[in-house]
Amino acid sequence: NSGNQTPQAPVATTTYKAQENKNTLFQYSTINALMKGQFDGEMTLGELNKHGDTGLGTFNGVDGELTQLDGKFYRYTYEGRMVEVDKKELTPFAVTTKFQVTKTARINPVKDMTALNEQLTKLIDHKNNFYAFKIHGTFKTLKTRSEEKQHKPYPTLPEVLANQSVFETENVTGTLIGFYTPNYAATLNVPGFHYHVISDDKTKGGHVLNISFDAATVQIDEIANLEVNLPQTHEFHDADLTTVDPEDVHKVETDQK
Ligand SMILES: C[C@H](O)[C@](C)(O)C(=O)O
Ligand SMILES: [Zn+2]
Repeated sequence: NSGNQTPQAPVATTTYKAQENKNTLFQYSTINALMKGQFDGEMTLGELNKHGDTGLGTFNGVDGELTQLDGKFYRYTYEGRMVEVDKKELTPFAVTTKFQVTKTARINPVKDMTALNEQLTKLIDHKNNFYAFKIHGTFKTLKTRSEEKQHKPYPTLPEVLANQSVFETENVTGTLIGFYTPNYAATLNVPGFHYHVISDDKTKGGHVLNISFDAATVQIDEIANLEVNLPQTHEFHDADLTTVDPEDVHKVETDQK
């Protein structure tokens, strides 16, 4: 060694665990925008379908409840009819994921949604991740809602849902689709749990207000990536999305007896 060689620069030895969880929650627009009456989106269901096969949301004008199962879209109407919808339809707010089971678990009999949320919370390994759930079973009781198509000038979501239609049925066999959003993301998506449901015979469903069932198996999809596609409408650009109280979101998303 001639002694005049420059010392080797230290080679970076830092290695970090590659992002193993590629599961992504894709959403169009935000819950705050929907709460403020942003009811016209520009995303077609066909486009949404590229980002996921399992999801929920609504349609432009808040024209009923959107449930996506196995890559197909269904509307549960204000009148309580379930219809498959064309992928050209538009959504102002929807959430979807390419459902990947990261864990399955048996859950005990559930007497109401609070009990369901408690059981699923125990199955959440990382409270700051997002999760999607699928439960196929026979629901002893099922309480769901839908809402009527709105026309401009749009009211706010709470004003629409003050006149929601509510349906109570029993012994419904179908699939419950749920998402869990950490509270820190409450301006983007419904904080905590949000469920829509569709019966196997595609006649019943909607946004779940309450539910009970005997033991069931839940498929869990732990999600470590979030993609938010922001509407590029001038209404969205101009909206003030900072004045929504998460408590008001909670009120419209749950069963206010
Ligand atoms: C309005 C609809 O019920 C939606 C978007 O699923 C929700 O706000 O829960
Ligand atoms: Zn909903």
